[in-house]
Amino acid sequence: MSQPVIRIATRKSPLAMWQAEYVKQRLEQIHGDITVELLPMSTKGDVILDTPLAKVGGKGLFVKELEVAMLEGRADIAVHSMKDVPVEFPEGLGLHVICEREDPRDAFVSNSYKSIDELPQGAIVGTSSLRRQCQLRALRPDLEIRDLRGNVGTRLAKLDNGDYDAIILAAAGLIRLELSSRIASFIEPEVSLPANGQGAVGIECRTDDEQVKSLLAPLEHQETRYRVLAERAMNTRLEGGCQVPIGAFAQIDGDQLSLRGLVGAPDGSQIIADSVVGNKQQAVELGEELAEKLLSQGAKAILDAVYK
Ligand SMILES: NCc1[nH]cc(CCC(=O)O)c1CC(=O)O
Repeated sequence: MSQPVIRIATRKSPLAMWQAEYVKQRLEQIHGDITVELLPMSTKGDVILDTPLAKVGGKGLFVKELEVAMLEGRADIAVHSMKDVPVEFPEGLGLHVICEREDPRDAFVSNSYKSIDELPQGAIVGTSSLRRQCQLRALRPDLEIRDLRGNVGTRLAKLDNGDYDAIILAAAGLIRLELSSRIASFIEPEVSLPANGQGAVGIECRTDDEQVKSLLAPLEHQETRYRVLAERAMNTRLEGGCQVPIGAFAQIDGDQLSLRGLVGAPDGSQIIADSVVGNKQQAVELGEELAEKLLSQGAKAILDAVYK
């Protein structure tokens, strides 16, 4: 039989390329006799990176072209940051593997200050995430939050340019790009909850492609899957889209999964936070249960106001 070939459709951003390269290397390590090729593509989302995403249709823009390539048989898999993966998949495609999670925390990045606590009154912090903004504002109402877009390198360049006193990024992206020396400090989940799925990479492929699915299977990481399933289930039940003031973070201890979640007003004036604990086998149910708890405490009104 001929040697199997897997073609990875990927965006061209450095982080996307790193993640595709990571999956390529792992596949080659595990299956000596395999050829893995990268198919870098430009997506609509990359072309309009400077437009506020909420206005142009959201993160789905980054995956559409990759999905079309898989459906047309030009590529076999796509590698995604789990926090950017929409809830629904096109017919014929599914997220079949979740890899081991990198550090899920947010990182505080600054050339002048070591932590949020050290920031002087009225300091300017860059982030375009409503989740980061609302938790930061609740903690430090004096800070001025300014929009910050672009890929990781662009964001760091804007900080270095003096546009901000500090910026907040996902630690995982910096670590993967060997930029962890830029992390002034990690923001603990107790201070600011990460986004659902942050730090985890998932692999999408054709649902009926049994050969590819069995080649991918060894990359699956059970514990990460339970955690991300719980976090995503919470978001799904809250009908959280991609640009939402929602944080979710699951941890596992033995068979026990604990999940914390919050919904906040973007200006930080209101934050609803709660948690649930249960068996990890019930990850999805736990996520839904936590969403119900948050909804019963008023999360719906906050989210409706954001989507309006
Ligand atoms: N929204 C963009 C995005 N998608 C995934 C990551 C980082 C890596 C990850 O969370 O796995 C980032 C950058 C950031 O938020 O700083």
